[in-house]
Amino acid sequence: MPILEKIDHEKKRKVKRKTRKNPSNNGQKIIHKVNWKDVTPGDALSLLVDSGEGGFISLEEIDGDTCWEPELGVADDVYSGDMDADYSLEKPTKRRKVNTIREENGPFMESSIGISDNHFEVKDMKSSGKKKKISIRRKEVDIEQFLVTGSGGVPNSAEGTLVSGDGGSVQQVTDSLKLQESDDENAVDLSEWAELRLHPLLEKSLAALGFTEPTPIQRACIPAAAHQGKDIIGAAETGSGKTLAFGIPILQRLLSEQDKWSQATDELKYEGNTHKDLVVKDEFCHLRALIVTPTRELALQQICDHLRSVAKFTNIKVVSLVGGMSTQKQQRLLKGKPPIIVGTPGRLWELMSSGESHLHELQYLSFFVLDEADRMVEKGHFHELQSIIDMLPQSNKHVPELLSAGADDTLLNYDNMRDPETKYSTSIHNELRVPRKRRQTLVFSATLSLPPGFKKKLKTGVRLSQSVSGKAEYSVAYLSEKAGVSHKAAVIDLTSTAIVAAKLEESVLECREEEKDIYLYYILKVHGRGRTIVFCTSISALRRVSSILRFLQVSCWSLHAQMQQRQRLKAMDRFREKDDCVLVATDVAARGLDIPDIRTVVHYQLPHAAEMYVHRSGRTARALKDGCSIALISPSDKSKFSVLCSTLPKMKMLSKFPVNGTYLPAIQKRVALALQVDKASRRHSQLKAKESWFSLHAKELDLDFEDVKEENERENSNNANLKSLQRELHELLKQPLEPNAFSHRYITGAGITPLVATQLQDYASFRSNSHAGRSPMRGQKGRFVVIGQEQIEPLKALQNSLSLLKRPNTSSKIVNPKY
Ligand SMILES: Nc1ncnc2c1ncn2[C@@H]1O[C@H](COP(=O)(O)OP(=O)(O)OP(=O)(O)O)[C@@H](O)[C@H]1O
Repeated sequence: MPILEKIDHEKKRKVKRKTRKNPSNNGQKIIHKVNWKDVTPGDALSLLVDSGEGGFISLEEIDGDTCWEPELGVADDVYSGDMDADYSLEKPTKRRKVNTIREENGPFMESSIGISDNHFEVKDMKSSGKKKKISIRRKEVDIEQFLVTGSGGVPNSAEGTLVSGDGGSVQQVTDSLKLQESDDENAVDLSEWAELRLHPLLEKSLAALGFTEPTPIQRACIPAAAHQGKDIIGAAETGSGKTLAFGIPILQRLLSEQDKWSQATDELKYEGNTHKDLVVKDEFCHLRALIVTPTRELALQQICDHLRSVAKFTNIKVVSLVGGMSTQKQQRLLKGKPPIIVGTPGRLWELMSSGESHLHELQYLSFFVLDEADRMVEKGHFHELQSIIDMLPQSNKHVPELLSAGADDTLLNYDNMRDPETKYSTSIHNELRVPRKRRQTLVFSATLSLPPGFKKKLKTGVRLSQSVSGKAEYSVAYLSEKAGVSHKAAVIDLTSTAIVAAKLEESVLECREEEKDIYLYYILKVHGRGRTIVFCTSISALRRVSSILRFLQVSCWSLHAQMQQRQRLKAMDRFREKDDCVLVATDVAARGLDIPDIRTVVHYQLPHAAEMYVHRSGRTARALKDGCSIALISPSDKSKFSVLCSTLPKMKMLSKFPVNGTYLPAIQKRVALALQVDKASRRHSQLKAKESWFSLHAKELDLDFEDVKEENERENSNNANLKSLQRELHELLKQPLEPNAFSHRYITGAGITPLVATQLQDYASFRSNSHAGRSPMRGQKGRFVVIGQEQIEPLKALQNSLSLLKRPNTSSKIVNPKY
């Protein structure tokens, strides 16, 4: 928290004047938002330097020049900037100038394009060598092509070259060149992907996404699924990249088939070439991959978006079919015959059973994917999923040995298919010598347990016994069997005993039930940096929590199953847009929700099942990043907690989230007031509803005028009470959140950053020098500046407290033995 001291008003004015000179300098924003206090720091301060005990900031003099303001967002009374990125006292490095070509130069300013571009490149070549040379050549080619197209070609993103077009302007070309410059600057080394032998268009999109290497599950699944044609039963921790572990093999297979078809038809050289068109159309206008996933958010925002971003340089369309969205629109999309469909079982089955022809051409299906398979057997999904599976052509399930070999050249026996069109297609296949592979089934989950002898059972066709298939832990095995997974399937289980991501720090915070709001606000206000998801089990709790947070001016959004799909998507989009924002959600958001940089997950209410705890926590620490989860545990959570402990023994050993008690009185005051406002506001809504009912029906029902008047008076007094409470809360929130025992001697206990440590060191040495009569600052314009202690995010607070505990002579326990 910012603790700022001793600044006289004249100096403050100086700062104001200086900062005003530089409009890009936002220092004044911070300086004037802060409540300055006169405190004289004591010499004891020097003891704190590097002690790791906490933060203490002193400010002696502010100088406009040294106080260059990093771009911090000031949220109310706390700093919300990113320390690592923004607290540097260096001025920002100037952005390199990129030569631009003004529109008025006209579309044929050849030399300006060449000169400006080359000039830029030559400069760059000196600094970064070979890679840049390659990029120069590429640019020169592009520019030449631009000149050839003449009329203002625009870059074709699919090919990475310029094609003619009539709407393109020089500005567009310039923009594209600028884009390339930035691409080149971040040239991505894809050598780690080389062994996976991916199609160049996929490599291109991986480079654009900045994915330098496959994740372990991708490394294991892609060769087996994409090159050996195997079925996969795959499991890996949350956020480990499972979507692309099945997405890349699908795209790879479709792209390489497209290439083979193209090559084969070219070789045949039919006269008039109509045959080629027919075949290619026939082959690529069918449903080739059907991906089924349990939730709408997963289908829309994780899988569909993800596949589209990897397929962006190809012509392969990906369409999502989920409930809550317009059926008519989805039917229109199906008319475009997308080869890849991602859907939830309910809407998929609704469209299938309504006779959508594209969804009936399942004989062309090359991939059937079940994502988050363990959840599919839950109530509400299974019936439809079963019906979808029943629609799949049977031929795949008992393919003769030869055909199920899974090798690249495996041909599917089409004779047992009734569709004459398919036979026609098969004959073309033979004619063109393009082998058609069997359908592959890919089943993915974050958790996996297979019953003993499962693979043997698949081979012999012996069904899982009812006692086994009914068990929740064997749901993936059960579904795999139902979906017709081959006995040659590769079972890739990368789940560790921890199941959650390695870089996830889990913790618990014990409190009473009625204190949960206080601790939640503590986490969000004292630490909360970056995106946070707060999980509630019930919608009523979610509503209460979000309402209180809003009254406390915490930027937050809600997500639960009773919201309309449109609202759900809007909430997610808003949540994504802001770096420092809270999503209060029920378990609809627990699975598969992939929002970048969620820093913290708070379990406000514990989930009923361990699996859900794992998925909730897995919303952070994704894609090899780190993150923190905090479970608020009250005595009433005892039974749920013991369920979690029985499945996840590590729960008993989780670290305690550190709480700095000095903030609690101030936090408590705010939360108590917010609760009162919330209560009064609910009452207000109730009275309002009642009042309008009264005034509507008073005459009709012959109600006493006095009753109506009384009701109005009650409403008015409640309204006045609500307004006064709101004012009071508003005033309170304007104050900085200070620790109870705030004085120059106190430390926050939340840890200090390297910058603050250095500044404290400077300060200590300054003081000791000036005591010795040698002021090092004499004659200097500004001495030194400390803005305040950074708000540190929960993960760092937790890590700091753990590192303190690791020190010798520390007696605090990490374990959580209470429950
Ligand atoms: N090779 C890669 N390199 C870097 N990031 C990647 C890579 N592959 C995927 N990602 C990113 O990792 C994040 C998590 O991926 P994904 O959603 O596929 O995980 P998941 O295992 O399906 O998670 P969950 O089980 O929670 O659904 C995504 O944001 C994705 O963009």
